[in-house]
Amino acid sequence: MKKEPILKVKDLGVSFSQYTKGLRRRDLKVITNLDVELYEGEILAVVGSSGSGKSLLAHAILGILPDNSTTEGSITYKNKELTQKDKEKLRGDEIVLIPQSVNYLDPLMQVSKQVKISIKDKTNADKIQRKIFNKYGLDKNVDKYYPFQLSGGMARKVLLSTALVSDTKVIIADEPTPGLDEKSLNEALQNFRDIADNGCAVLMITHDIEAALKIADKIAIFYAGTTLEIANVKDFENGGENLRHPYTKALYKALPQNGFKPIKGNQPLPNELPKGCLFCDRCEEASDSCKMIRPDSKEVRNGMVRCLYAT
Ligand SMILES: Nc1ncnc2c1ncn2[C@@H]1O[C@H](COP(=O)(O)OP(=O)(O)OP(=O)(O)O)[C@@H](O)[C@H]1O
Ligand code: NI
Repeated sequence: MKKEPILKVKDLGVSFSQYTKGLRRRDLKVITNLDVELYEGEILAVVGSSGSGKSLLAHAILGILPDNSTTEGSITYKNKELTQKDKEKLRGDEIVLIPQSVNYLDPLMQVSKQVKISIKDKTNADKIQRKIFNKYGLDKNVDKYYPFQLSGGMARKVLLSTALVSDTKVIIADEPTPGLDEKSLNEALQNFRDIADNGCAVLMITHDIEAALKIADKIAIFYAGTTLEIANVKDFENGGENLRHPYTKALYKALPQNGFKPIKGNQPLPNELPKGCLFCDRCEEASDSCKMIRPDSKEVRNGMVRCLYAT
């Protein structure tokens, strides 16, 4: 029997209504037909360049998009389509966000307290909080610090600690590792792996494909607000010959160990999307059809891809 996803995002669309000149309003669609699935015990890494829609996906799942946005599609958790109310109930409890910005810390609360709020086992909360701080090299003095007293790296570690001590079903980590030294980075990655191995589903958003390849099970490749491919980590072995989309293959070749070959051109802006495939103007294999037809997602070799020619 096929395993059921714990969380499923299907055909997600996100638009913002904006005022342009004077009082004229326009809708800017920034996410289109975006699909991802999370499974218990698995880490899905979401990679994609700046502006590809990674954070908005996280915010849509948690129900924290701004008021001037509208969404389409569905987000299903444990086989139930979530309403805004459901999302608010699950947030911070069964679904936890590690935000991209450290400004999400409460400026008026000592950091050890902020971590302890997330610990269900209240009798051992002090011990558990100290243990995780120790792991990240935050000494006892730090317990009493307020967020303004932390360096960027320390604030990251506090945010990570908050999520990692919680007894949650789904962790959504939005760029959890920038600014961390090598040792803390590896600790953090290992923690995500341990948490997943204990049955939690983890969605890890990152610019760092190499970090993703170290610990993830699957990689979702975002581009201009949609998912171009969902690959298994092992598809990145053997010269990447099992990868399905020309963009993923190009990303693979851009990795340092594979020759650093850059991809020419830029990701299109939301208001300048091509009619056909979103990657067509940078794709070396694009045909006339690619310029006309936006490819639907299809299942190929146990993964997902949007390309007319993927086999
Ligand atoms: N409140 C908003 N109003 C209008 N457009 C927005 C808003 N928030 C995000 N966008 C646009 O939506 C797109 C996706 O943004 P998002 O923050 O999800 O990107 P990202 O992949 O997380 O990028 P980064 O790697 O820089 O964090 C971008 O083009 C961004 O400019
Ligand atoms: Ni982001």
